[in-house]
Order: sequence, then structure tokens, then C-alpha cells
Amino acid sequence: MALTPLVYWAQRHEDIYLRVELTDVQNIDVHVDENVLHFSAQGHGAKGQNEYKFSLDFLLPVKPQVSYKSTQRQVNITVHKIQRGWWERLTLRERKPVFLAPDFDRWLDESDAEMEIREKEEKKNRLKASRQKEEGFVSLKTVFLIVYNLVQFLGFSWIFINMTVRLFIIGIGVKIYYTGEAESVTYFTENWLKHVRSKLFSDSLYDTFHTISDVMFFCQILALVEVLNAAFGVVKTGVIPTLIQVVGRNFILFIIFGSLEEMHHKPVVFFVFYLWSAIEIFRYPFYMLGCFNTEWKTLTWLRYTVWMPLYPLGVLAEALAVIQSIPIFDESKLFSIPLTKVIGTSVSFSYFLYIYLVLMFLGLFINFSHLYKQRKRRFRTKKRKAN
Ligand SMILES: CCCCCCCCCCCCC[C@@H](O)CC(=O)SCCNC(=O)CCNC(=O)[C@H](O)C(C)(C)COP(=O)(O)OP(=O)(O)OC[C@H]1O[C@@H](n2cnc3c(N)ncnc32)[C@H](O)[C@@H]1OP(=O)(O)O
Repeated sequence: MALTPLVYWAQRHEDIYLRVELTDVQNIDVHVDENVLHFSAQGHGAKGQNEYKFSLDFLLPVKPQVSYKSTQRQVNITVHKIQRGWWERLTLRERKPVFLAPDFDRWLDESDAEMEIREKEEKKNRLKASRQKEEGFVSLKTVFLIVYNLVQFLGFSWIFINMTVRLFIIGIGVKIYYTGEAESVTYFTENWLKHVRSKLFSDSLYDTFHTISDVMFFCQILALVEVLNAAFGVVKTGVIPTLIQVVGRNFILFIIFGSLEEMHHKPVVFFVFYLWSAIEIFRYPFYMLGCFNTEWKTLTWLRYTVWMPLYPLGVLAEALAVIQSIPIFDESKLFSIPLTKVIGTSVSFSYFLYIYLVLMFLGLFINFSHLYKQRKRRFRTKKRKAN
């Protein structure tokens, strides 16, 4: 025989909530037919395990679509009113069915319900406002990163192209000079070629600092922004690797090359600048595309692969520059720390440079493993996305 479960009800301006006191419910059937809700299910109620049924003839029209959710302890039913409003009772008949009672857990009177609506609306508005603020910040951040990456890309491209063109011209100069044809040209032409060759060679290898340094200074000072970006969470990356990278390069640029005129004409400047710019012409456009949520696979591959040979070579070139600068610092006593007049001597900056050489290889190890992890993460996520 079908029994009636205990049913608790509450209302809001738009909905009716029913809570049916049945546990471990199965075979639930809930539907609204001609404004009457019919419920039947098997479950454990006040009369033990049984089939339970009830129906409710609503006071005012409701929508035929009902939603329900059954948990282990109860069945929650939501019925939607056709017209928004507050009902004075639930059923058409004035006499309340015996199995029906107010759900005091959800019960609100009309004014409380209005307050609830107002609170919900205010919460929604607050959420909307904060989302708009966040979106504004995100778009501002994106514009900032696009501009930053674009400026760096243009700077390093100028450096790289300038140096490549000069290197290419030397190549041709050397080739013309050493070919058999060159031997057959007049003494005047040979001398002229010799002059051109030596001029081009010295210009491109020995004069890198004077041609390139201003742009390199600009780009590397600007790169300090990357440390701030990492520190303030503007981009998702570690502060330590970025700090090592930026401080490491700026030390070479400003202290080793910038402060010693004797270093300006050394070919090592060429190698250091060339190796630095060779990665950045891929890294910055890769970041730029990332800002547009776009990816160009070849560029991604280059960004996460080219550093493998370039990083150790870059550190080697920087180490060579440091080693070459040591006798110059010793002789010039630049940055040396004067000891008291009694001792009458000073501690040369070169001692710091020996320590720095060790730090460089430590920095190489930290950043190499960081870049290796970034590469693995990048290609792992890509593979997972592809699956
Ligand atoms: C602490 C005191 C320091 C003392 C120093 C003493 C030791 C000094 C040793 C120094 C050795 C330096 C040698 C070096 O100068 C030699 C060379 O550079 S040789 C040339 C080769 N070099 C390189 O390849 C390094 C290039 N640089 C880098 O890759 C970065 O600077 C580095 C911090 C090393 C790594 O980059 P990052 O951690 O940012 O990795 P990702 O590129 O994968 O980026 C992670 C996510 O962040 C997003 N991101 C990062 N930057 C930007 C940006 N500007 N705009 C937009 N988005 C950015 C990126 O898209 C990634 O996000 P997602 O994963 O979602 O795609």
C-alpha cells in the first residue's frame, strides 16, 4: 500500500521548495499535471521501507517543469511559479494536508524574502563590478606586456640584424681577398681590398661596443621590468631565475664592458652580444603571441630549444670577458677597496671577479635546469592538450 511521506515547504517570490523526508530513495516520479504535483517513490520513511506517494493542488499556477534532487536523506523539489508573487498558502484547499508542514530551515516571510533578493542582487552587482575591474586590469596588463615585448623584440632584432649584416660583409670581404681572382687584380686593387677588409673586420668584430652598446644598454636596463613582473606576479615565473639572468647580464654589460674602455674593442663583446640577442629574437615574439593567446609552433620550439646551445656558450663568452678584464682591473685599481693607510695597499676588484666566475657557473646550473623544466612543462602541457 502507498503511504504519504512528510513534506516540508517554503516559498520565495519565484519558487516553491519542497523537502520530502525519505531516505535511500529509488524510482522517483515527480511531475506537474494541471497544476497538481504528483510524487511517488520507493524509500525509507516514517513507516519504514515502502512506496510513498502524495499530490499537491497548488493555490496559483505553476510551470509544468519541476526540478528535483535526491540525497541519501531527502528529496528536494523546486517548482517554479508562473507569476512572481507571494502566496498566502501552498494549496488550493484552505485546509492544509496533514503530511505538509513549513520548512523552518528555509522559511522566510515576504519581507525577509525581499531582503534576500536585494542582498542577492547586491552580491551579483558587486561580483560584476569586481569582474569588470579585473577584466580592466587584465587588459591593461596585456597591453603593457605587448608593448614591453614589442620594444624588446625591436631592440634585439636591430642588434642581431646589425651584427649579422656586418659579419656577412666581412665574410665577403675575406672571400674576395683570398680568392685566386683577387691575386690577379692590380696592386692598387689588392691594397684597396686589404684596406676595406681590415676596416670592415675591425668595424664589425672590434667595434661592436661602439655600434651596439647604446641599444643594448637600453634593452638590458628595460629588462629589469622582468624582475618586477616576476616579483609582483604579472607573469607566472620565478623571481630567482629572472634575477640571475638580468643581474648577470647587466654585470657584464655595465661593469665589465661599460666601465673598462680597454674591453670595448675586444672581440668577446661581439660574441656576448650576438649570443644574447640570438635567443631574444625568438623569446619576445613568443611572449607577444602568448598575450594574444596565439601560438606559432615553430616559434615555441625555437624559444624552448635555441637556449640549449646558446646558454652555455653565452656563459663561456661572459666568463672569457671576466677573465680578460681581471688584469685590467688589477692594473687600473678600478673598484678596488683601499685598506688603511698603515697597510698602504688595496684589495683588487679581481678577487670579487674570481668569486663571480664561480657564481656564474652556479647561475648557469640554476637557469639551465629552470629552462629545462619550463621546456618540459611546455611540451608536456601541449601534448596533453593535443590528446
Ligand atoms: C641573485 C643575484 C644574482 C647574481 C648573479 C650571479 C650569477 C650570474 C650568472 C648569470 C649567467 C647568465 C648568462 C646569460 O646571460 C647568458 C645568456 O643569456 S646566453 C643566451 C641564451 N639565454 C637564454 O636563453 C636565456 C633567456 N632568458 C630567459 O629565458 C628568461 O630570462 C628566464 C628567466 C631565464 C626564463 O624565463 P621564464 O622563467 O619566464 O620562462 P618562460 O619563458 O617559460 O615563461 C614562463 C611563463 O611566463 C610568461 N612570460 C614570461 N615573461 C613574459 C613576458 N615578458 N610577457 C608575457 N609573458 C611572459 C610565459 O609566457 C610563460 O607563461 P605560459 O607558461 O603560460 O606560456
